[in-house]
Amino acid sequence: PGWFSEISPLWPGEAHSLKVEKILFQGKSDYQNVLVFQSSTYGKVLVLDGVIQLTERDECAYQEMITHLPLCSIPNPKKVLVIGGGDGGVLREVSRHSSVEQIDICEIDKMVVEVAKQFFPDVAVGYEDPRVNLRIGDGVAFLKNVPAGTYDAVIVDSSDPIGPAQELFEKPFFESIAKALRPGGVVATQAESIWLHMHIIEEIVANCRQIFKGSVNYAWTTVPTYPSGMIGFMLCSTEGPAVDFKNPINPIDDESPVKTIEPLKFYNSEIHQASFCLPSFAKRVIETK
Ligand SMILES: NCCCN[C@H]1CC[C@H](NCCCN)CC1
Repeated sequence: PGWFSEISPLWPGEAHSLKVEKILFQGKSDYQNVLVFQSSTYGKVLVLDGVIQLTERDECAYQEMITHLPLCSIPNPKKVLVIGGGDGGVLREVSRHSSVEQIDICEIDKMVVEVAKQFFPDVAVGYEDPRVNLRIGDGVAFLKNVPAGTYDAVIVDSSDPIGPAQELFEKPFFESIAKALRPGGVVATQAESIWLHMHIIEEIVANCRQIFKGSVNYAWTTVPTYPSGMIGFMLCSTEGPAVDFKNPINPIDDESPVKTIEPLKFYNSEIHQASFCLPSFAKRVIETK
């Protein structure tokens, strides 16, 4: 019955719209407004505080890339931490890596988990993996209690720096991630759009270069239903065994104990390598002189 338009001060003067067939859920959690609707051409859509988080049709591009860019860059990841990602999509992708023994996830908003399980079963299927441990809480506080060197990989699947995820873009949080990672450990974070947020990205890159003494790279993927049609990721590693994010060394065996997950729809080793190629206006800012 009409159109949903994603209007936000984070992307002034533009708005992506999706045709709405039916509103399926509307609620207010302790942290944000939660909306689920059936769209005409992108399947079901999850919206938090008016911002599109995922659609059934294109979520694969984001979940697969934010997960496999880091995990395919190190040999035998065993312990993985997901901050955010309450919809379960990143968990589904981590579960494809048979070397992984422990998947911890810290999501602040339990309504996101419940809504994902109810309306997005093919995304929330990640919770069925027996290696998953869910903690409902603030990722900033969670990381403060993690012993140094615990994780091989951390994935920060956050919303945008307005609202609950604000602190996940700040320096102290990145420092707590570096401490929680083993030497040569890797982190992937949601890092906005080069078309919309070059200034935010510039600041994030500067912070990452100070904190992560291994590699610091920016990669990107196309997500039609995110503003500007793309989203980027910071890929960083701590000092220790060198990590070359641009050349995947750890192929996905694409099997998961969760028998019902579908084969990869987006990620492959060529698009892994291609995702680090940047247009000149972004290269100038992101890559050291
Ligand atoms: N697991 C899927 C969660 C996706 N996280 C974010 C949702 C908000 C979205 N805004 C894009 C704003 C323009 N860069 C970025 C990804």
